[in-house]
Amino acid sequence: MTTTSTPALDLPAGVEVTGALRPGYEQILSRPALELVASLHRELEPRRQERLAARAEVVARVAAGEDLDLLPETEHVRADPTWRVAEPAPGLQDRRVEMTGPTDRKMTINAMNSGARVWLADQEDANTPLWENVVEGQINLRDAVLGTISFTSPEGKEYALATTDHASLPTIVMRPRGWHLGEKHVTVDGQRVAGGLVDFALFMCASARAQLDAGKGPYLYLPKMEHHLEARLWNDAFLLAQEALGLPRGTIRATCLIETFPAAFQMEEILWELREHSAGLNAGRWDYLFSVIKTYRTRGADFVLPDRASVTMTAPFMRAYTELLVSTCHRRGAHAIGGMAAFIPSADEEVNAAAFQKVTADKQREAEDGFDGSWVAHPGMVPTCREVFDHVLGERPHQLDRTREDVQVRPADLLDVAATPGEVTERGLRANIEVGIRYLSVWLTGRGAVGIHHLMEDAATAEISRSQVWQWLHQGVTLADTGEQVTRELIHRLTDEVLADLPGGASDHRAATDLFLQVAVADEFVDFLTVPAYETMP
Ligand SMILES: CC(=O)SCCNC(=O)CCNC(=O)[C@H](O)C(C)(C)COP(=O)(O)OP(=O)(O)OC[C@H]1O[C@@H](n2cnc3c(N)ncnc32)[C@H](O)[C@@H]1OP(=O)(O)O
Ligand SMILES: O=CC(=O)O
Ligand SMILES: [Mg+2]
Repeated sequence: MTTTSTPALDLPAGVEVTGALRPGYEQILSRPALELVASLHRELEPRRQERLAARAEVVARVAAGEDLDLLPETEHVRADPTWRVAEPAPGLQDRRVEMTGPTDRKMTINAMNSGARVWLADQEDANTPLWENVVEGQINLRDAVLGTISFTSPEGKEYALATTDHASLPTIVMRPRGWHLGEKHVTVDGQRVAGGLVDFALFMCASARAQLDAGKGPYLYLPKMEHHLEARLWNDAFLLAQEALGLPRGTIRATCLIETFPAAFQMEEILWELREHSAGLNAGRWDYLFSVIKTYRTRGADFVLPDRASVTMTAPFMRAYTELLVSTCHRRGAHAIGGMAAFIPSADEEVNAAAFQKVTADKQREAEDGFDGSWVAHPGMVPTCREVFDHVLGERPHQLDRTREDVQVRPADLLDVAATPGEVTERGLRANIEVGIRYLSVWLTGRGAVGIHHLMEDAATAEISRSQVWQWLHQGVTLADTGEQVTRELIHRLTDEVLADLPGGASDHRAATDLFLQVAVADEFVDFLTVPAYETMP
């Protein structure tokens, strides 16, 4: 019989780790990693708190009638045509297909074998930040880079890397948690540490050297930023980590998601702040929609979006956002990466054909607009995305030379939400309730992404669902198909009906339903669904 003992950690002064420890955790929660966590926290936490408070001020100004706009104080950054971001780093030149997904052991191996050029290894939208996911995700990334990763499923299926030749494996780009999330199992001087800084420090200490030895580097996707000074905070984290680990400046590279409404007005500034570490921008469409709703939630009918299913990338305000992103990136020598078409393959051939058609059309539009690559949520979608980008790029690794001088997007175009076609219907309300509850049920078990009705659902898409319900309720929207007004009573009635149709019924979804209703019908808007959800977890 083998015995396993709880490992001991070598803790620096002021650092506490309260999460359960399993064998192997001590290699990730190493002394240098925890020292880096402590330095990052002590150096950056006051500014993180300032930035979080500043987000609320923006929402308050919008509620008072002020619109988002370009910042006058950074006019000099936008007006200077001469600056460029760093040259693309090794492993990040050709990004025509990027797979995204959670970092559990099986999916890590599947992602590495998917044929994508890049794998976004996700600690954000596709992950529940359960302590085990946080630490074991980093073990899996390290083992993937070292080529030692393997897994046997409960059914006995064996998983291993198809090759250890890193040139033909996807480049790993880790997405840490956004600035809003804390990590309750790690404290420094008695304070909870930012979850993103924990993810970053653990990744840097466990995997950066191995990534460099593999001919690539420590690369990140940065989520959910709302201001260019949040990008400066990350840049300062990079400088500190590079210094601490003896890595040359510019070794770390980061692609920033432009996935909040305020950030769309600061694309140039975000590139500028990270310019020596930048690997471009990504159009994170789902969180973007969530942020549009969130930021303008009280501003009346002009900012009420129709049913989630009818808001597509061809809506004028979404076109403005993606066109601006490509032109901004290419003017500064940065990659522009497209977003997630949420369709995932299904066993139903008819559904499948429609899904592949929609994904193809979405990727075609992006490639023709000038994007250098795009995201897929499922290995089965990799060939579709690759074929579309192969057609446009051919042998070229990217299309940075397409500077899109024709694009003229004004702030008013980004704000033109009212021109979105579609209606708010009872079907849409019911769908939002179902997705919100079903997603949260899965999230609470430790899985941050799930397929529902042939669509990938993750934290970003669930945020849209619950914030639409909140906005429709608080704006007293009348449903186009039934003529009923959205009220708390109606939401409760539809919730009961939805639960009655779900396998397991209300009793299997009680915690998720409570959470969903807490964020969907509360008087005050809760900034992030995952914050109260995280507090319910061990
Ligand atoms: C808004 C945004 O931020 S988008 C980015 C964040 N969201 C994501 O990354 C979601 C990524 N996608 C996923 O997690 C998954 O595709 C899901 C949860 C939606 C569906 O997963 P499943 O229910 O396992 O789908 P399905 O049964 O079709 O999977 C078939 C196989 O592909 C694998 N697979 C599916 N998606 C992925 C993925 N993204 N990464 C790695 N492997 C995957 C499954 O593990 C499964 O492997 P197996 O045959 O060895 O068991
Ligand atoms: O992270 C991506 C998004 O669409 O949200
Ligand atoms: Mg997102």
